[in-house]
Amino acid sequence: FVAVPNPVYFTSFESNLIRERPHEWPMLSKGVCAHSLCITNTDRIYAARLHKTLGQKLALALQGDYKILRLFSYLPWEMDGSLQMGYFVLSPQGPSSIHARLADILVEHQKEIRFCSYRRDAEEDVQGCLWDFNGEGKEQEPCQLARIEEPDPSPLVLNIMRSALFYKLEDVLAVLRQCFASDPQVLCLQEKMKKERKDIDGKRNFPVIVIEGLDGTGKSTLTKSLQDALNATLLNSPPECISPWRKAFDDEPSLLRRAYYGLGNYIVADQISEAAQSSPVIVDRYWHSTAAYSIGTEIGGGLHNLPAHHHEVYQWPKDLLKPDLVILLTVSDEERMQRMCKRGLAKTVEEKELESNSLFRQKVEEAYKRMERPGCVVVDASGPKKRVFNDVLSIVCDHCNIHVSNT
Ligand SMILES: Nc1ncnc2c1ncn2[C@@H]1O[C@H](COP(=O)(O)OP(=O)(O)OP(=O)(O)O)[C@@H](O)[C@H]1O
Ligand SMILES: Cc1cn([C@H]2C[C@H](O)[C@@H](COP(=O)(O)O)O2)c(=O)[nH]c1=O
Repeated sequence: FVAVPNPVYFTSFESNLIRERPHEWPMLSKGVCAHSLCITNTDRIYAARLHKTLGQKLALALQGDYKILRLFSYLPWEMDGSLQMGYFVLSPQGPSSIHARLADILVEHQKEIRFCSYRRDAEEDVQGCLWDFNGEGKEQEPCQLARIEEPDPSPLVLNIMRSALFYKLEDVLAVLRQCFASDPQVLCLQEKMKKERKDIDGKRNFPVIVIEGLDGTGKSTLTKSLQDALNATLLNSPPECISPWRKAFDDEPSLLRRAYYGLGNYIVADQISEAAQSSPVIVDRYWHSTAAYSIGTEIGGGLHNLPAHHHEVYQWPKDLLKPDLVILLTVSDEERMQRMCKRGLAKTVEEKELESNSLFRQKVEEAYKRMERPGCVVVDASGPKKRVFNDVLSIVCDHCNIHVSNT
């Protein structure tokens, strides 16, 4: 897979529209042809799983010079109901070998994948052809394609709101119910969540402080020191009780991984609610992590593609307990990498991505900074542990009106 480039939007167009010139199709430079595979099955969990499997199959079948990009297809007048996921494959050596390489995949999934080819015609304009797999694969009539501006709302943002981030416990549970209908442990947990949710706006005796940041910024180190200094309860997201499932969810498509982290936040919320009656509470990652990593993953290209400040993607879910203070730790990339190497634990999908993709890192950190109500107080955590601790403790004490001796 190629590092996610800036999105390109195109449509089939009517002949009376002004044609875009060929140089405005950067991915279809001379000699390159392209194909798209779009998943038409409307069951979003089935589609998400097929999308993941298809990606793995394409990566295996198309080793070498091929480039595999993420693709969304939609009807502009009904984007929400029509959004479909897929892949766009660039073949620098022309179309000849790709059909043979993809034959098995296309035959196996012919009822749930729409396959199209793209190439330049004699005038260098771009044409797209839908393929018909009734019997032997055949190209249908070509149509002219044109680049268009990014639509508003962008399908990438719509996809975040619909399938990558959950703004209600009910939505998390709906996904888990459908995926694990026969798993008694998951079902039991869901029932418990529905029945036993604490009052999220209930009065708390002590403050709740969340520590956020990219992997390796020093959250665990700091939260332990804060726990000691404040005589606080320390909680982690995802919580201990669902951590045995983490590996299994990590192997699932992002729709399910996000539902898992979403569930984790609601369980942690209940733990916070209880603990904050008798001590201050420090939380190592919470909603802001779930949201920032999800937004960073789903938005292609550079920082400028992130939804604008104050967009609804950055808002806190109405049914999730809010902390009193959120601290965001930031360190330079070099320092963070050094700390990660020193630590050397098993890595999640997101951690591997963070390591290899600098744009992803920047987008996740920027998304953290854009979160609202509550927003993050940014702390430069590149100094020695003692200094970071003192800086954060002083912010916590000021903000939460706590007095600690011996700092
Ligand atoms: N201020 C600091 N200066 C130098 N090293 C630090 C500092 N803070 C933490 N470290 C070291 O960096 C490594 C990563 O720290 P830590 O595990 O606390 O990060 P983290 O943010 O919790 O990571 P993750 O999110 O991946 O769990 C550890 O080896 C830790 O001892
Ligand atoms: C809680 C949470 C975590 N993640 C991802 C982000 C990190 O790369 C990994 C590791 O987390 P940990 O602090 O080492 O446990 O998990 C995420 O994407 N969404 C979340 O809500």
